[in-house]
Amino acid sequence: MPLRLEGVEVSLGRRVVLHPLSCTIEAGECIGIIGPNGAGKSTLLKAIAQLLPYRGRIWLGDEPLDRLAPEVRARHLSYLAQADRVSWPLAAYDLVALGRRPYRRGWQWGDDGLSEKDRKAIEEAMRATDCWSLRARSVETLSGGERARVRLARALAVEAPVLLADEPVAALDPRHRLEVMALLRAQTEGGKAVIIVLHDLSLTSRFCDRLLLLDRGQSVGFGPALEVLSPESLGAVYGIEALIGRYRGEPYVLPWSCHEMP
Ligand SMILES: Nc1ncnc2c1ncn2[C@@H]1O[C@H](COP(=O)(O)OP(=O)(O)OP(=O)(O)O)[C@@H](O)[C@H]1O
Repeated sequence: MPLRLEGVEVSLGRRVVLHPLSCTIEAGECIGIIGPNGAGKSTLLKAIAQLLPYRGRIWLGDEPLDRLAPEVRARHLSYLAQADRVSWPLAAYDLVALGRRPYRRGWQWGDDGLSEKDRKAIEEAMRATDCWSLRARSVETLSGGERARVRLARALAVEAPVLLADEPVAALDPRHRLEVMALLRAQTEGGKAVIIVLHDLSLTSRFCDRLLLLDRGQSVGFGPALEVLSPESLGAVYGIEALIGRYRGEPYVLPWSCHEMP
């Protein structure tokens, strides 16, 4: 189902932190949201996830998202937050199982409430993110990267048609970064829309179909990576120069030097 944003605008306190934004994200597309610190990337993702009040309208297919019943919305949107705080000793498996909460009907004491389908989705998500071997470990005892993979597994276990991920690879080593980006991209093959907030310009350029470049709450580019990330836009938005090219046919953007501050 396509996701359509129509004049989406967010104010926090007295400030407009996201100016009216309209765009359509097709089913089966992987979109990278990029931009400097404070540009409004997480704000936009939270607005799509219905976690912030916004003006305008967001449509999933023919339905305005804010009109969907919460339990229906929870099955349609999966959101992986940027924050990485886990404050209680929960087994990794149980954290991932929370991703199946939107499907649960009843619950009785002593019953984990998981169906066979739930267990399959949990195991698949944990194996795909290379954390099945961590399933019995308390999430408090995991390293930052291990915990990030468990949290991503929770988001994948929802099996929602729209997956929103805020900096899903920030804590990961290079190999796991590549694996997780390939995994997120692979989600689109079944028709999911995947929207990822990322700072790594090479990973976004390579794995996302289109990039949305935000600067001070405004959209300043939306399209294929090498159209959006030109030497001019990198200079104007980030104040940097970068090596831009293709390797084995795929784009990369490697930040290289900072412009002199005026
Ligand atoms: N509760 C709030 N009240 C007022 N301003 C806020 C609030 N939350 C965020 N902001 C401001 O909104 C702007 C956008 O924040 P947001 O977190 O969306 O940026 P971002 O692009 O995700 O940044 P980063 O790359 O640093 O994570 C920032 O200037 C931030 O200071």
